Amino acid sequence: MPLALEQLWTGNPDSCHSFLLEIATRSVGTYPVATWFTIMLPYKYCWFYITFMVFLHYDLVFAQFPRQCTTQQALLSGECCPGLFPLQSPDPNDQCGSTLGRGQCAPITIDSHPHGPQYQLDGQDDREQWPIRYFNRACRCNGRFYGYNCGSCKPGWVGDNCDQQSVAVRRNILDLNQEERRRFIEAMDLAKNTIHPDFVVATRHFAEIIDPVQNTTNFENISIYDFFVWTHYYSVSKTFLGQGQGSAGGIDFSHEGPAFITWHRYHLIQLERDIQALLQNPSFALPYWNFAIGGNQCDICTDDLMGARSNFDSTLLSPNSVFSQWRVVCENVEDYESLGTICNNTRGSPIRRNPAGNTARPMVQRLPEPEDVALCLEVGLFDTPPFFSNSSESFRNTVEGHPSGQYDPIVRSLHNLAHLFLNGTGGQTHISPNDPMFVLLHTFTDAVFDEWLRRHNVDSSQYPLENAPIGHNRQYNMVPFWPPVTNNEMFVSAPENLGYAYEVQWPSQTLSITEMITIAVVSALVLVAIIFAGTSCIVSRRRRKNEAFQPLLAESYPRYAEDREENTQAV
Ligand SMILES: O=C(O)c1cc2cc(O)c(O)cc2[nH]1
Ligand SMILES: [Cu+2]
Repeated sequence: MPLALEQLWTGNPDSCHSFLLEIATRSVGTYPVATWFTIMLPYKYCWFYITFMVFLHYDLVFAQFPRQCTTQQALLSGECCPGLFPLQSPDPNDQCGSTLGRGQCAPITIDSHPHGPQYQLDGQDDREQWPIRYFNRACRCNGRFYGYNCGSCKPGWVGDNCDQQSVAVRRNILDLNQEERRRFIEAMDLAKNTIHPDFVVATRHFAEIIDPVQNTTNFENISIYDFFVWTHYYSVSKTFLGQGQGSAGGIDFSHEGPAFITWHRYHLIQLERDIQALLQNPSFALPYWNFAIGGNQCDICTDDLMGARSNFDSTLLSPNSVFSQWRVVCENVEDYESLGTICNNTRGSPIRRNPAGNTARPMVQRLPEPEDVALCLEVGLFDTPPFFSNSSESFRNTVEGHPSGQYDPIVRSLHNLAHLFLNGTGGQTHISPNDPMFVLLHTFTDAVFDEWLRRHNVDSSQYPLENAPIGHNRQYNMVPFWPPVTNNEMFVSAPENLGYAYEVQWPSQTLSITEMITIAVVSALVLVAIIFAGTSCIVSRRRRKNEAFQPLLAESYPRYAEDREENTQAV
């Protein structure tokens, strides 16, 4: 249990040392010696050391959590178990809807399997073993109840008792009529400009997260859509090594590994559910963009959809599109990586988009082809060692954007190629979701995964249990989602388990070699049988015909033979 930080603020000398003890045990491999040494110092030096340590590096970056869990009380206790009082429960002490039988506060389980060799800084990044560095107790909901306080329903279920099924249908955005297009764009713009009702984001490092002077905590409200952008940024951000030491890569909780599929799946579900709640419409569904159309034209970059190209600046959106008024968050990546600051709700530049405009890189001036999807759907294994961007014969690596077979670091296809084709905000990993095209690009990528699941009928054993890059193991709680949700929970068929389905026509399934051989053999056998049957039919008919004039009759009836002879001569 993370030590209660409250004791520090009460100035209790023992607590400062035990706090450092807590840090020492948590900071495996970071500052154990220095921390242990300082524990021996008189209390009055303790604060200096904590500040010094945090200033030095200790990456205690807070993430995003339910508003009720960002009070001093919650932060101090390590427990995030909000209740349903007063809206859904009459009991002010309710936790997780326990008074209504919806759930209970319980310890969080974390993945303990080894991760791959890509990340070598164990102990330095607080996203490790997510979310145990911040909270080790959260709501565990019963049955079909769901959410950070068990106040909502599992995806696919609605109603006060979560006993009514609801499946949202994700359609090709080009199939939406004008009114449906208008409503979708209006919903996205409303999400961009409505404060998230439940979640806030941290704006300071650990040492300053509680402002003792103002007696407040440093978290900020953020809009529903900007929260969607922020979670993607947080999952790809590098490990801050401390002032003057910059940041280290080799860590990405949502790309270049099996979690690419499951992480982005939950990312979309979270946005779709947030907009369903915003509109009070459980059947609202995110549409998709089939980007596997080849050529160099963005067929949905029109003003009645995702925005045409501006006539004034070919890298900006037309002023006729509402998306031209959107402003980007999380774009100060140099600051984040050098100063150790973190993205907040501050908005900056307009969306930049210049489809097929990257003349320096001809390969990304064309969209993926339909057969790229057809071939991708035929790859037999979900992922293959080393479960990274150089995995071959891996469905996940193929759909993510590295063609199956021999890895070539400069070749891009499918999802990655679609990002780079946008050639602007949508092609930079830390800010790409700022361009709403990101949503449609990823719903299509998710649709391909759902079709692959259906065709290959796999179970979770195909998802790697260990040795995937950090954050990508089967049982890992995906960073930074809350309530904790594992990759494994997203490795299921969407219509039956997650409350949405795709309306899509897939390229006809090309037959496998064995299937073709089988069909050829069977058809040859059928042909032989037909010929044989035909021949024997002809033969037997001839035989019957001949038998009708056989000597047998003549023998038994000699008169008959004479008549026949006479008749023949007469003709
Ligand atoms: O260069 C790539 O392959 C590339 C860029 C990019 C941006 C993005 O937001 C992604 O999610 C993936 C990606 N890949
Ligand atoms: Cu992406």
